[in-house]
Amino acid sequence: MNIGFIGGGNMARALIGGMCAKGFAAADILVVEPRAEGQAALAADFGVHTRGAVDEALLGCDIIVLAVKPQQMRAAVAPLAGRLERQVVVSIAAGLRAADIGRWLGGYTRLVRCMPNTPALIGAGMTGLYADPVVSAAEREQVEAILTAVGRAVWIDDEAGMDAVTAISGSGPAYVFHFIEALEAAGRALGFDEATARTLAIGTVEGAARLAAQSDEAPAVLRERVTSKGGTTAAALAALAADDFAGIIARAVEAARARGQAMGDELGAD
Ligand SMILES: NC(=O)C1=CN([C@@H]2O[C@H](COP(=O)(O)OP(=O)(O)OC[C@H]3O[C@@H](n4cnc5c(N)ncnc54)[C@H](OP(=O)(O)O)[C@@H]3O)[C@@H](O)[C@H]2O)C=CC1
Ligand SMILES: O=C(O)[C@@H]1CCC=N1
Repeated sequence: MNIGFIGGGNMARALIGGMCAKGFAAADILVVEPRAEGQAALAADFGVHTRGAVDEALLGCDIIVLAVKPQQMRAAVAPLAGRLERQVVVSIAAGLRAADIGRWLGGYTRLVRCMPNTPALIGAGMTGLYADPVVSAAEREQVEAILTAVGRAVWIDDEAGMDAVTAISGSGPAYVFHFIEALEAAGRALGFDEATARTLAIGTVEGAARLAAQSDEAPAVLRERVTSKGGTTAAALAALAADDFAGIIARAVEAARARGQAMGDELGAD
């Protein structure tokens, strides 16, 4: 199975890095990336083939992953229009709907939308997938094999759900990094040096996430187990509740979902 990428930026690099670490052959991966420095870095870091533009080798790939920014997509897929026959095209772009990408491709429907996230780089990705109904079960399995090589994957039946996946797990690592930043800053404010504050913050988030992942119990139960009556955690959780922590997260996620939907509306209207 040859895999082509159009766009070799942050997310493509996370996927390719994760794939290579999991045994995908770099020689079977080809990346179209306009910038010479980007091409050189991809070749040096992963050993993949690179190109400056779409060519026959890219068209010869079994799976073509579209990994450009949503605003770049229409121009990026123009060289493919009318030249696809059997390839499965996988878009990782936020917001853009399969029907609009298919129209830009000259009426192509063998399309999968997927929303990965950057922890794919270390094999800990979380991906949502949606396939056009014409995509066969075998083709879905091929695409799923790429994403499960770099983490976990779930299929979404209703394409509108992809904007929700984007808001939860696509953008989600940024929320967690922001939480780590805030916890580190709080540690600094309490007098720790940067290295100590960062170690405490990252170690705590990593340990709690691993415990939540490995436990049969719900996160709420695990939270209660930390919270001694009248103790320190109860004081902290009361402060979070007073500032509507859960509501802040809900509003942030809804802002991301709405932005994905709006991007799909705006860019797809072209
Ligand atoms: N970053 C993330 O966490 C996630 C991103 N995504 C999605 O992944 C996509 C890419 O995002 P991200 O990797 O962050 O963006 P980047 O800007 O890092 O990567 C996009 C790359 O595509 C290149 N490019 C632009 N135009 C073309 C073209 N015509 N042909 C080939 N390559 C082109 C860009 O080059 P140049 O810089 O010169 O423009 C750039 O290197 C987006 O659609 C985003 O919604 C999905 C999940 C998570
Ligand atoms: O911020 C974005 O639009 C992309 C999609 C999900 C993560 N990054």
